[in-house]
Amino acid sequence: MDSMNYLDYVDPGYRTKDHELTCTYYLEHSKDIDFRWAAGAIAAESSIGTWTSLSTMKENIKELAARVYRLDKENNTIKVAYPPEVFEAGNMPQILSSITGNIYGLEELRRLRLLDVSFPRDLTEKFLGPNLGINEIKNRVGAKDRPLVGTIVKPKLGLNSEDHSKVAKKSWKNGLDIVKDDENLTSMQFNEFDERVVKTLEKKHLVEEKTGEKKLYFPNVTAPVSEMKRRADLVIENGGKYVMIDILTAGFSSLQEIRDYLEKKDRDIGIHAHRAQHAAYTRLKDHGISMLSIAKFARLVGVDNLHSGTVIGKMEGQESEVKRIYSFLRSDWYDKKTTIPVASGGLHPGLVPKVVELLGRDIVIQAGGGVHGHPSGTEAGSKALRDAADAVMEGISLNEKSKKSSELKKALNKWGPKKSN
Ligand SMILES: O=C(O)[C@H](O)COP(=O)(O)O
Ligand SMILES: [Mg+2]
Repeated sequence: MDSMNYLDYVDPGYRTKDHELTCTYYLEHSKDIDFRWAAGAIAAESSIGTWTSLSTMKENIKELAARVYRLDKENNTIKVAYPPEVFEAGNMPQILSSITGNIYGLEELRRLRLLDVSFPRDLTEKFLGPNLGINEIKNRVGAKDRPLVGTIVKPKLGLNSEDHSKVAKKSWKNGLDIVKDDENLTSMQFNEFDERVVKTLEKKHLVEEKTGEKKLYFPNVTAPVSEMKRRADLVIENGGKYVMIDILTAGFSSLQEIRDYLEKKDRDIGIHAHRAQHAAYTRLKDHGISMLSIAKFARLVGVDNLHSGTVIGKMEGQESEVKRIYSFLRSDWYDKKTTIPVASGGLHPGLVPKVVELLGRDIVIQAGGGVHGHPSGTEAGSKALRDAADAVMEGISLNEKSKKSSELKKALNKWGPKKSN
């Protein structure tokens, strides 16, 4: 009864409606396939269609078809509009199974990249979004106008819980706002989660008492979801105010579960999101899923901090793309709070002015090697990083600042304004 083929999903004159979700895709199709046909295949497979006509198709179902409403052959991009009925509100995995699902394996395509996605208001409503918002995060450490500064305890694996907590203490004591676990540090034989969290939070409270400053610790709770909840409980019981999750390896279902769990359990808790594995989706510019799209999924579900690129650190990241992600995370977006973008990976004190120039002040600057690789150790490295941030606030150069900061001077001598071993 149905004669719908891929071309029926292409309608360049179609005007999108406010309640539709729209996606921009980059695509390269196989040689023997027409661009329009390939575009239609994407709209079909990601909504109601398949490779052949169906005896079970009905007229009212055809109304649920996604439509390709723009075709730009020159730039190999298309725009697709989806009626909201094809999505389960509040179910991020289902949304991803549609717009980033089967279509990547279609034989008609050689490459496919989700460049951007635009959510209609209705579809955002069942997601909680971030709990804290940038202002609250900055207030928590009393950083009004300056970027937050933090460190990742290094070596990333190997320290025992006692040594980990001592490194954390030294970092906080010398001016850093944040200490976080690394992405692959969870509960290890040599450093068990519970012991680490108890000891490190104890040290945090000691430093807070001594300095009168508020500090943050992001323990990495990443694990199967029931264990993640237990770990989050332990953090809360010990006075912690944040958990860290590797959102892509843990998956959006677990992230949603944890976000909902914390909402009910304790409205004070923030989520720091590490994006380990993102480059498997984002790195090839003609394939995968853009980091901007991932940032939208993450903010919608509700992360407070998100690793979003540095432009100049150890990880690849094009300036224009990174800037777009930062500006999205800080923008007004329906009723959702903002997410603070985190610059992390290959940074050191010498790069702080450039990071701020590129990405602004409403950010977290994190350095692991750039703190614990300081020639005089963690204390000096922490102070050097904080001094570099303060220099930017004071409007003076790092060289000027280093006249009164031997720690910064040594950091600049080791790393200069560039990266080196
Ligand atoms: O997870 C991160 O962002 C990294 O641990 C950063 O480490 P680095 O500052 O030593 O590159
Ligand atoms: Mg890391």
